Amino acid sequence: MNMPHNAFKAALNNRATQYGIWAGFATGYAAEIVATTGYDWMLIDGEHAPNTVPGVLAQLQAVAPYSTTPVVRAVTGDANLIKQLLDIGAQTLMIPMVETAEQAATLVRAMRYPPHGIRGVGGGLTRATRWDAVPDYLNTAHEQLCLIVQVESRLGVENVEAIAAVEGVDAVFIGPADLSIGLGHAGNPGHPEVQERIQHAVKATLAAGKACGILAPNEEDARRYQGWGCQFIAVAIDISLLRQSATATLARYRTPATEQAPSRTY
Ligand SMILES: O=C(O)C(=O)C[C@H](O)[C@@H](O)CO
Repeated sequence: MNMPHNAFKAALNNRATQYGIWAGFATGYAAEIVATTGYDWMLIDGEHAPNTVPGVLAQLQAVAPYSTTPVVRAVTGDANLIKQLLDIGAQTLMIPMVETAEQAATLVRAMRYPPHGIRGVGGGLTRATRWDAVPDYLNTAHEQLCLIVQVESRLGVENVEAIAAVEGVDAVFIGPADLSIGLGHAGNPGHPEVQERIQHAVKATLAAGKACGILAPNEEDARRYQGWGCQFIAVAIDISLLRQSATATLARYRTPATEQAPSRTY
């Protein structure tokens, strides 16, 4: 069989905007529901959702029949975890809190086989190779693998030109929540200083010829970031959608006086 095509990576290269959704329920069943809704990509969050490697595998299998491309966020950039995630068939990885070009280059090496990197060979044991059904996986895997590094700290933004320029980094994803708290503006990604740093990171990433993405569940934010050049934007978080919808539904039956304000989206 052919190597599975990474439609997300191909779309980034085509410079078309990709709308994504954060998937935080950590089950294949919920991930499959999300995948039926038509987003271009979905983020299976191994950083802040209670995901294990077998749990991520179940979600990859659940969403495989759909056009929504899974992006897996690892909890760290540990090379052994990256190896496991690639072996279960994740093709696009997002790694949080990348702050230097050296860190980014180490991640690239973790994604590649020798002599270009340090990835170990799982061969016929792995879903990545479809248990050896994909011919020449070792020499061609890199063509369909996609590395997204998250820039979400003061230092990361200071180094973003160098990070984005690393060969093998396909895209930079800005984390507004971590960036804003790191800059001393907890819970306020709209603060002018945070916005200036975000715009700087977007410009630097695009200048390096790489794609830039961001999380923006608020529509006004999403459209502004799109205008700045972000090509992949997570415009929704499944957990927030459920909670907002459940809260609003109940509110229609309660007296207004007993209502609480809707929760923040992130
Ligand atoms: O800093 C950010 O913003 C992110 O990295 C995304 C958050 O981790 C996300 O989980 C908030 O809901």
